[in-house]
Amino acid sequence: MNVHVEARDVVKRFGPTTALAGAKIAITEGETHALVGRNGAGKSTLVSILTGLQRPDEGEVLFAGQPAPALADRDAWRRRVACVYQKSTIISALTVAENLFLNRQSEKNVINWRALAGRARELLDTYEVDVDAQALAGDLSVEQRQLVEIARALSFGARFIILDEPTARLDGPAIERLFTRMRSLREQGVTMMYISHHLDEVYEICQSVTVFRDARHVTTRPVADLPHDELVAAMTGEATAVYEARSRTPGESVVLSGENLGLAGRYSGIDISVRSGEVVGLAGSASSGKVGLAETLVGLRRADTGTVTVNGTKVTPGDVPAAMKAGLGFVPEDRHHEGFVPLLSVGENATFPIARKLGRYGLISPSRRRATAERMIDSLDIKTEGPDQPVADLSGGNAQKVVFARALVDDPTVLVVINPTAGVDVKAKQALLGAVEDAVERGAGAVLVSDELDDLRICDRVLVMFHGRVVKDVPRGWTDHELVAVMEGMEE
Ligand SMILES: Nc1ncnc2c1ncn2[C@@H]1O[C@H](COP(=O)(O)OP(=O)(O)OP(=O)(O)O)[C@@H](O)[C@H]1O
Repeated sequence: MNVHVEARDVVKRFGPTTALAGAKIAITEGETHALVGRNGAGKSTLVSILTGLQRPDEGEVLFAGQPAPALADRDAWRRRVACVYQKSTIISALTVAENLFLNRQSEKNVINWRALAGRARELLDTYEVDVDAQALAGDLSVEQRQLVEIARALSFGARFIILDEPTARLDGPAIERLFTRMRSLREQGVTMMYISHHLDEVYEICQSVTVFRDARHVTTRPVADLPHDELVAAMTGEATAVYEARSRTPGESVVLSGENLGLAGRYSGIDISVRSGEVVGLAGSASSGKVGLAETLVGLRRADTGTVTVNGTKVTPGDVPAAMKAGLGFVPEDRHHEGFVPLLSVGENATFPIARKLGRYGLISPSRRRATAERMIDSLDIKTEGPDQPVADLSGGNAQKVVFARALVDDPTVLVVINPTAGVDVKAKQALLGAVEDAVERGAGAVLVSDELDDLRICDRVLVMFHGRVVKDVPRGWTDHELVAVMEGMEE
């Protein structure tokens, strides 16, 4: 069988960090090939090299046995490869049609908008994408944006598509639809590289898998020949046991409550109360309102009705600092906007909430700040050169751990975490879930919003939301099937 895409002996350095140290991958024509590895293993760096965004320091990239085009020849790259990133590259302020033909309008100098809309509709029809060509891209769902990106890639003639954590922001039914589409692309001969921290997805959709560890290639195998525990061992370099959720008895005092909360178009009539020593899960599909509710509890959104009480203090609606002052720590869904300041260091980001506590008169002692940051780096296993490195230089999963560190650093009495394990590797996931359980054992109360059933297993009870209402309060001991049925509105 022909090798469609190959990277050989690739070395890529960023200052003192070696992101790829002689790494390689060979992807057979027409297969869906997974690339997996721990956070910081070098996956995104390889993607940037395979898409011509960065030049390797050493090594080469080949498409169908031919050397890759020059970096400046963007059109040649677009004809060979496209990448659907977790964070969309679609421009929100433009229409779908404009996004599809961005950079191509110059074909005849003058832009004929009517013709462009017609061609966009044709293109969307060809690739069976049910989206209005005239719609503003900003109004599309995450799923629709991905479909537009895939159609755009194929329309350039690319027969190789990289999907970089495409399911990170999709709910269960949307993931199934994406997989159906991937299967049909494969039947049409499209070659795909699939990056995910969800190993069950790798087994479901891929034929082969390549594992990177510490910037190097470890193994490439057909997925059918590689048992799950061996795959995890290849990624981590050691045998890793499955995470066991701990049992505990929640206390009596209520540390977080929301009464009669309502927000037009998102949720209504919500009463929620979380006790000290208790983890309450929030589950539901993308339209359930669970994220909006959690964002209201932390003050990122202002509800139309109702009140939020943190640790006995009725907090001003929509006021994050007030909620934090009352003892709240949180991990937001959109870590890029609300989670960290990219140009500040790991240490500054991680210790931000305690800045006011670390020194007298609001002055921060650099050595204490550093020591706290180093402790966080160590306990959450953050791969970084040290507390002074800007978060912008970290891999996606390691940046997520910094956001998590910030939520925990102040010993909060209330923790609200939204999809805290999104983008983190299988071993780091365990460290993060363990950190939530540790905080709860110290007496905190936690709200855990997650699309991951495995995360929700640490909850003492799970509130399932459907169309903006809590439809069921499910105690520990549920099966996947039971919880999914309630989430999809099939059972109350
Ligand atoms: N622009 C950069 N400057 C400095 N270091 C960088 C830069 N880009 C990546 N790195 C470093 O290179 C290493 C590999 O990062 P990369 O993003 O490729 O990892 P990854 O496998 O994609 O991780 P994740 O699963 O967390 O997304 C990391 O140690 C990262 O900090």
